[in-house]
Amino acid sequence: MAVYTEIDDQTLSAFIADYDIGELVSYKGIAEGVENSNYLLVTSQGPYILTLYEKRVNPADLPFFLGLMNHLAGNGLACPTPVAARDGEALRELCGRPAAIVTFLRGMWPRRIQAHHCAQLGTALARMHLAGEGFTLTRRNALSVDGWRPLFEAARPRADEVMPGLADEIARELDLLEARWPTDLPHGVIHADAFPDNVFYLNDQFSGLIDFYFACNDLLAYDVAVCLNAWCFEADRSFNATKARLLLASYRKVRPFEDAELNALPLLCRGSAMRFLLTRLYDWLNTPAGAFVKPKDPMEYLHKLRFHAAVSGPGAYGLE
Ligand SMILES: Nc1ncnc2c1ncn2[C@@H]1O[C@H](COP(=O)(O)OP(=O)(O)OP(=O)(O)O)[C@@H](O)[C@H]1O
Ligand SMILES: N[C@@H](CCO)C(=O)O
Repeated sequence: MAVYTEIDDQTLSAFIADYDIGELVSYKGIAEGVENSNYLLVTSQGPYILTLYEKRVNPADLPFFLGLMNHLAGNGLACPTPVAARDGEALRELCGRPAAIVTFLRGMWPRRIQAHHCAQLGTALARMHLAGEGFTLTRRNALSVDGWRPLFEAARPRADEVMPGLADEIARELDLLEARWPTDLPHGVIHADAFPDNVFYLNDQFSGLIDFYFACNDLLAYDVAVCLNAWCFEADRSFNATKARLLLASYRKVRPFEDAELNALPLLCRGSAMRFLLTRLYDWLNTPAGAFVKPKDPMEYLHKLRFHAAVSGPGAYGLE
């Protein structure tokens, strides 16, 4: 369960007294999520989410993340909004950690992904890309092509423990991705981790995006590639071209793709598969047995990478 920092009720009540959000009625730790400690707070005014930012979040990035949620919500995107305390600050400190309260978003993430979820995701992602325009803070994507080799080098000596030959296969792919990675496509603010557990639906209707803690400035089509990987493969590892077609078609109704973006999709999907393969591999090799959070399977992303490496063009994603 992802509650790394325990809070007692007196400390929490004192913390909340600095806000205009009513009095604490109850609170409980949220088991989901792996990066930060999250609490559901119920006050006399309703539910809120309290997040204590743990070690993997760089405190210097927090003004970007919180400012972005404000900017996106202000431009009509359904997402949590940081709540400022009476001193006007949303970013505060609790139990020695940076902490923020954000508004509660109704809905649930889809446990069984259906085609209509993908269609609605495409619309929401494109709206997010448009809503991000004009946001003045910037954050480099530390997990884009420049960040992959250091992660690989850290995992390389033990990569073959996961699968014989894995280190060589990643090395070959990485050479290719570094040589061919595009730089001249439309860019802007991307979510960069819009996996199903970060997208909420209420009565089968999209109700909002959460978890902007990987958001950054990068190629917009790369965000689409992340989603194709995270939403359009089935449990038997097959690619569902219908889901991909719906995701892409609804995205392109809101923010049309340039030809260059379309043509780059197989490479961007390959790169996004590499990103999650490497972060998962690193975690797999560095999470102590019996740890609190179970690491995610890196091999899932090796299979996705192989799929994209074998496609002959963007037509593989259900496009005409
Ligand atoms: N604003 C919100 N409204 C409602 N529920 C939320 C909100 N923010 C977070 N949650 C709940 O907390 C859970 C964990 O949140 P989140 O995904 O941000 O965790 P994390 O540890 O920061 O990230 P990660 O998913 O990268 O591990 C979500 O699955 C959801 O149940
Ligand atoms: N979405 C990531 C986890 C970190 O947010 C993964 O599935 O590997």
